[in-house]
Amino acid sequence: MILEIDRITMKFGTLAVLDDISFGVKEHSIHGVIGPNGSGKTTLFNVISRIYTPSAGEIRFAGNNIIPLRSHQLAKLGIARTFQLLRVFPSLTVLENLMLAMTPREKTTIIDDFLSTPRMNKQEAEMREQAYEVLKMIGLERKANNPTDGISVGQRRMLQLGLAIISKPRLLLLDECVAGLDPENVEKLVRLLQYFRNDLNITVLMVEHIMDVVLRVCDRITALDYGRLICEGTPGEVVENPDVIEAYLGKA
Ligand SMILES: Nc1ncnc2c1ncn2[C@@H]1O[C@H](COP(=O)(O)OP(=O)(O)OP(=O)(O)O)[C@@H](O)[C@H]1O
Repeated sequence: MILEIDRITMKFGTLAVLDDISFGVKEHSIHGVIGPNGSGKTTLFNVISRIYTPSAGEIRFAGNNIIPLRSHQLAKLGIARTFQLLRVFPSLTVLENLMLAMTPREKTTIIDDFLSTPRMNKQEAEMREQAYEVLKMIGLERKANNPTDGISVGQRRMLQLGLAIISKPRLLLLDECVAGLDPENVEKLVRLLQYFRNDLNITVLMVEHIMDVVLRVCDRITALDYGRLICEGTPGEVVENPDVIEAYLGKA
């Protein structure tokens, strides 16, 4: 298991929004967390991405407890996440934003920057090439030189994924990335997530409201209701689970 959620409880005041949750995410899999409104999905995402500190429990990534870490330290370990709002510089181009999200492999100094030395130029060319590869992958090659504020909702979502994987993470955390997409972009997203898993060996944990996408793309699914884990299994097992059916139908 690359990620182990071990007896996580999160209380706001006396209310346990997550109640003793445990499950594991297998390396090179797509794992979904589902649940009706208010079941605790976003809270769980915020605990894993180290925005909230849980009241009890441990989360281990590759065997190491990440609870003592802060959100910004996760990237160095190889954990990337998406944000509900696209965090970019709107007036910069799509390509420039991708290049900004990369960590330069070699250190350059301010003198290199200022004088545009061969070392600086070589590094920039490599970064540009890498950004183009990601643009191809997310289908935005033709938008490379467009200002980011001019691209469509679906394209922004793809860019969000591109920004998250450009640092080559081992684990990608996705927070409700399907909502608001038209059917064509949903298909693109599904193919992209499969590509991440199959070709880039990225493990994906997706917290998602939209059930049919999760059922199609996930290897395993964890279902929450009122902050409790009610079912863990394959998509086939989850759709047939009486507690899951009750949780969804009861609130329909
Ligand atoms: N900061 C907070 N303080 C108090 N209660 C909170 C806080 N954040 C969330 N909650 C409560 O925790 C419960 C779970 O909320 P959460 O947003 O995690 O659910 P969710 O499954 O993501 O719902 P949705 O699908 O609607 O996004 C809700 O009852 C919510 O009101």
